[in-house]
Amino acid sequence: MRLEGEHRRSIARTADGKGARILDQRRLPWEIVWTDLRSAADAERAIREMWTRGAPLIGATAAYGLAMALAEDGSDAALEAACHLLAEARPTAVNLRWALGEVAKAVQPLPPAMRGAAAFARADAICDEDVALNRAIGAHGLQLLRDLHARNPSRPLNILTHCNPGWLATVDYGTATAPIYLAKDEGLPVHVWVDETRPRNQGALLTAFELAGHGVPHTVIADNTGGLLMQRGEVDLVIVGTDRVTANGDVCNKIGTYLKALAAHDNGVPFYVALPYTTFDPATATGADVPIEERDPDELAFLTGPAANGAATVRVTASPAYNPAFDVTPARLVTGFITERGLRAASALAF
Ligand SMILES: CSC[C@@H](O)[C@@H](O)C(=O)COP(=O)(O)O
Repeated sequence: MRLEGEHRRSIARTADGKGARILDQRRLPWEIVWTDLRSAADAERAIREMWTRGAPLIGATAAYGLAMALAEDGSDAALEAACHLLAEARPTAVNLRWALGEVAKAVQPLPPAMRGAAAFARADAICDEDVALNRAIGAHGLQLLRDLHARNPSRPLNILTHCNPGWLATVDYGTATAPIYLAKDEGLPVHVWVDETRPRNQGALLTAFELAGHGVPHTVIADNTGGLLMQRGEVDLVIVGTDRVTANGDVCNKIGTYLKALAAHDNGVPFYVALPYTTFDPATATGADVPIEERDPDELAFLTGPAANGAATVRVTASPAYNPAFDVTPARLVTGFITERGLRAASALAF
């Protein structure tokens, strides 16, 4: 990602190698604040309170959290306790449990004294792999964007996205944004409709920030605007990321994704989901079996933004609120999946 003139990853080891440095996403786009995580408890809190977020990135953060725990105490008991703590931080994105499983597998055959270093090495490798996966997703998605643009070359390709499936949700490049960044880099004219993504506004705050940083033309829209734009022919395709795709191709993603898929289906707009194999959960049969995170209703009832003397928080409803954070888009509404291995139909999604 391009940030303050430098290419940086969303997560990296601290200079002393003993912790992980993350961007505090609660402060973006108003402030760029890097925070050091020094323990599994720090990592768990950063995930739970969404200082860091997005399916692949919370997996990477959890992997480093487990490494920090094992560097302190490499016993089986410590491994089990840290895995349990971190796995409970957020329930929906399967990458979190996948990453913990990968680190656990790497360290289990080793004596306790060697586990910390081995866990850090596996966490580093998870990050490197995530970058490579997203670049591959980008390359396959780019071909799709080229093909769609060729159908109507006289105007920019209009892409709608929801939530933040970008480098702030991954280690770098993003999943759904990777093809967009590559398209921009090769001069393909693209314009992105960015769903604001209430209640936490990951679209308006994070995706818009990223796209601006990469020079991608974009416009923030209210979550309810996409349907109208699709009826008017102003959306050429939808690309979203995902927190978990189940064995049958159902897609769990940020609340509101399902409504975009319904509108896309009704208007003949292609609806694509970008994911790496780390987000595929063949062990879960259908979307109905995925735990849907319910977050604090205050995320809906209050809004926070910059003010003269720091930040201001205002209440936006006087009524009780309900805040499920994800929904499930049935496989039948998905035109295709953009994976590191190429485009796939829901019926043929395998890694
Ligand atoms: C590669 S990102 C895919 C998803 O993780 C993203 O769209 C999303 O829903 C993130 O939700 P969040 O609650 O912000 O962690």
